[in-house]
Amino acid sequence: MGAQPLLRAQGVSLEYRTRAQTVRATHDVSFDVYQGDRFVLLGPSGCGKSSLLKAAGGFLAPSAGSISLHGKAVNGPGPDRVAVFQEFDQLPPWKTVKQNVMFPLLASRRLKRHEAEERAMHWIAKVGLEAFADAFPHTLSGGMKQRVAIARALAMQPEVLLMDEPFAALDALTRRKMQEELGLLWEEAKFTLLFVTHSIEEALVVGNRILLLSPHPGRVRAELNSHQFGMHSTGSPEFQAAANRIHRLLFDEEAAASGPVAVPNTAPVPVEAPVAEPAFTRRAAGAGLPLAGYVAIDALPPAAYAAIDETGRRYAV
Ligand SMILES: Nc1ncnc2c1ncn2[C@@H]1O[C@H](COP(=O)(O)OP(=O)(O)OP(=O)(O)O)[C@@H](O)[C@H]1O
Repeated sequence: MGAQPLLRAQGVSLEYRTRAQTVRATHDVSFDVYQGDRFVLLGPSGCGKSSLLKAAGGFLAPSAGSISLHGKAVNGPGPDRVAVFQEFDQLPPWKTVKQNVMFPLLASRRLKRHEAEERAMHWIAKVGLEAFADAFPHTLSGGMKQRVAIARALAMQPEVLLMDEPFAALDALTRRKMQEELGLLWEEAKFTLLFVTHSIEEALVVGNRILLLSPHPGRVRAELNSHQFGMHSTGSPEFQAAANRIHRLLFDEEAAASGPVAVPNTAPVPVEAPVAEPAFTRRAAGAGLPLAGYVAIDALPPAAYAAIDETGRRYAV
């Protein structure tokens, strides 16, 4: 018998309802994330990648379909799903690096203070910031702040680490370095990652499996294995060929018109292999649910320190 998926999205449609209109973000999206996967959601701006991540985090309820973790429906946020965002302001500025990393461990009552401190220092060292444990976020570079956010997330030992374009606001060199470091951390800790990007190259470098989404509203275009690629392969002809193929699948009108295509989830399939039979069926859209006006940013118990409203504006609480 094959392994059971850790996180499963089945026919997920997501909508935002305002008084004036209903915006459909995704339509009938299905995917399975297995333990230890580095699963990437890739697609053009506005195709609903962040919305899918929010739904996996339990911050946005599907209007149709379902998301489950270990076979149980995701009904809200929880410390088993921790998120890292693109924005550098995700760290409370009044807390030091160490206090930032300790905070969710204490807030979720997972560990006693001295255990939390030990755990925090372990992950701070893993991301190379030992010397900055007592520094405040405003004294750190963008890359360093993202490292703190990653240490804070991994210290929670989540079932799934959710990352929403975590390196998109960094300069190109730092971005590459961070992609490499994330790969090294994964080699060590083998966490399960759900990663959002609109960069084809980043998807190939970071992911072992990639779900391609069509433009707004996002539908599944294809699913590809990309485990054979990494930092080492970025200049290779195979990497370039895979990137070109993904580009065609995402943006070629003719390919898009032929409907969703997929390869089986479990068997490793070379990126250049022919695509197997369609595995995603369209379903009639269900009734929409209103967007919660106010959602916690972090996968922590309610009243965590940051929140976001429908317009994407963030608040400290
Ligand atoms: N809070 C919201 N209220 C209303 N519509 C929203 C809201 N958030 C997102 N949308 C809409 O849902 C669609 C999907 O947005 P989403 O941010 O999930 O896409 P994305 O693929 O992550 O885009 P990007 O790569 O630009 O971040 C877009 O049309 C967007 O305008």
